[in-house]
Amino acid sequence: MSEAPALYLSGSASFEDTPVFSGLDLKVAAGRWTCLLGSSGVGKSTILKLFAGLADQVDFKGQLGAEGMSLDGSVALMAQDDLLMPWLTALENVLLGARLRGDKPDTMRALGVLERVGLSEKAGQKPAELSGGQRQRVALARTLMEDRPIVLLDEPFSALDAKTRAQMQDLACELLAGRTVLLVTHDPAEAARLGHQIILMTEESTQAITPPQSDAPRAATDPDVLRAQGDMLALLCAETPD
Ligand SMILES: Nc1ncnc2c1ncn2[C@@H]1O[C@H](COP(=O)(O)OP(=O)(O)OP(=O)(O)O)[C@@H](O)[C@H]1O
Repeated sequence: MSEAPALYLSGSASFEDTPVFSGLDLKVAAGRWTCLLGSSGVGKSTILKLFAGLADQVDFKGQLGAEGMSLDGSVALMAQDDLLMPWLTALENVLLGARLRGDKPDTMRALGVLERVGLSEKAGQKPAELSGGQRQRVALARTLMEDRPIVLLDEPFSALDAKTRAQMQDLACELLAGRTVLLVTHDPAEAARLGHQIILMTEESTQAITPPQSDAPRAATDPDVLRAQGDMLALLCAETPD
């Protein structure tokens, strides 16, 4: 894997004539986990799509890129919708990237990743035969299969039960160590466990939240994690009053 780069995005985006964000200035640290929080509709998924080159309908004015590296071929995106192919098995979905690129599929590695996400026994099942959380784990496995320096995760653990969520957070943290990860989440506890950099996005600006200083993934009961989680929740509630 090439060395993971810092990312930058500054400018404004709109859908046709409807503004999504303007005057945004976002910097994502190299080789670290950056967690992006903010109320619904503020433009978080749009930012990930812009970095992934999948925002054809977005009118973006500004600058975005990776320091010293082209974004082309450097990015793996796990979208909010799991985007699994319904006619393929879990294993075939995990191997989809290789298949689309015309590469030789590494079935043993894919089976290993499926085992790590706890789905060995579901490798031959189609998405319709899986629960929402299991589908999300297949999508995570597919993202982990792509050996990219930049990994964009859009609410990857949202459909998981609490125990599986903690396990998948730990696994992603281990397997994506050293990559530049931009994680969109609505969960302050998740950001406090995983983030080296935490950014709260509002319609007007971005605000950096001081993350706990210990190594990630952090224990959910760590007092610094609980403090950071509380600070974020207070800011998010202040941002979106009833
Ligand atoms: N294809 C589209 N066409 C028109 N408007 C869109 C389209 N996709 C998103 N939008 C609008 O752009 C804005 C930002 O959407 P985006 O999905 O980036 O927000 P978000 O912060 O990720 O929201 P959430 O937390 O609910 O996922 C929203 O107002 C949304 O309605």
